[in-house]
Amino acid sequence: MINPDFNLQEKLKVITIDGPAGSGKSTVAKIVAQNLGWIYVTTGAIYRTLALLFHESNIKVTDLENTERFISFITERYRQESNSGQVFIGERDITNEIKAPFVSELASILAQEDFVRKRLLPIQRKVVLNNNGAVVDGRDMGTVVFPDAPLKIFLTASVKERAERRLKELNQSGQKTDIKEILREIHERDERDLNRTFSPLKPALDAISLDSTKSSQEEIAKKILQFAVQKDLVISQSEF
Ligand SMILES: Nc1ncnc2c1ncn2[C@@H]1O[C@H](COP(=O)(O)OP(=O)(O)O)[C@@H](O)[C@H]1O
Ligand SMILES: Nc1ccn([C@H]2C[C@H](O)[C@@H](COP(=O)(O)OP(=O)(O)O)O2)c(=O)n1
Repeated sequence: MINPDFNLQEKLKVITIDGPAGSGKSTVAKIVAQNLGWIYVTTGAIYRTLALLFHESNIKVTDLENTERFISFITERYRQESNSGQVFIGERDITNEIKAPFVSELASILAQEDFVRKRLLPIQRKVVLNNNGAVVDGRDMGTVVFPDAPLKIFLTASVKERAERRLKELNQSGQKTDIKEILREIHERDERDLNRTFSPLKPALDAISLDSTKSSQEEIAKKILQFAVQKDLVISQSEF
């Protein structure tokens, strides 16, 4: 297992991990952050929280006048716990609710709006920059939110593999669905995330691409930690 001691150097301490749904971003980001003693932030949870607020208020996503109200609410009350990965809005734990497939879909629809993206940008930067080192995952971390990050990863996996991972995850949490439905959902979301006009999912020019289809989460995390050492972001005191 990876467990080096690290000395931190004076650099922007942000590692970005972008990629499509189910490529393993948040799992790997968590492992890397734990090894570095940094925080881990999954920015999709912020888009998902906005989607949940729209859904619960019965307001159509086309009614963007309400977006401002919801975003102010998120700015004041949103909280992500790095160690547990739990997400709160005020005192309410919404970690499981925001994982529902209909929330994923609504989040990716809202994420197409330039206004939404611009308003959520400072929230994402603030969460990270108030801390001493962060591993962040999302769709535009390396291209838009942290263009100066010293290490950027673009993580992919085949559609089949991503769908199978999601199916397993949903089955484990007791949600009934089938592989066809998940494949449809992943295709639709990929299509929206890749082809939207504003901040589409794409690797930053200086990103390193990794394919997790045939690699375990530990193997991918280990590679990222090795890149962090190569980039002088951290100093490894032992072998990986
Ligand atoms: N390399 C991997 N091999 C197998 N399963 C993985 C791997 N990485 C992540 N997973 C599993 O796949 C599912 C989706 O991973 P997740 O990190 O949530 O992806 P993302 O954040 O990119 O949507 C989770 O159940 C996770 O445990
Ligand atoms: N930085 C981000 C993060 C998420 N989004 C949008 C697009 C995604 O389809 C949804 C949900 O993202 P999330 O990372 O939680 O989704 P997955 O865990 O990869 O399935 O939010 C985004 O546009 N930009």
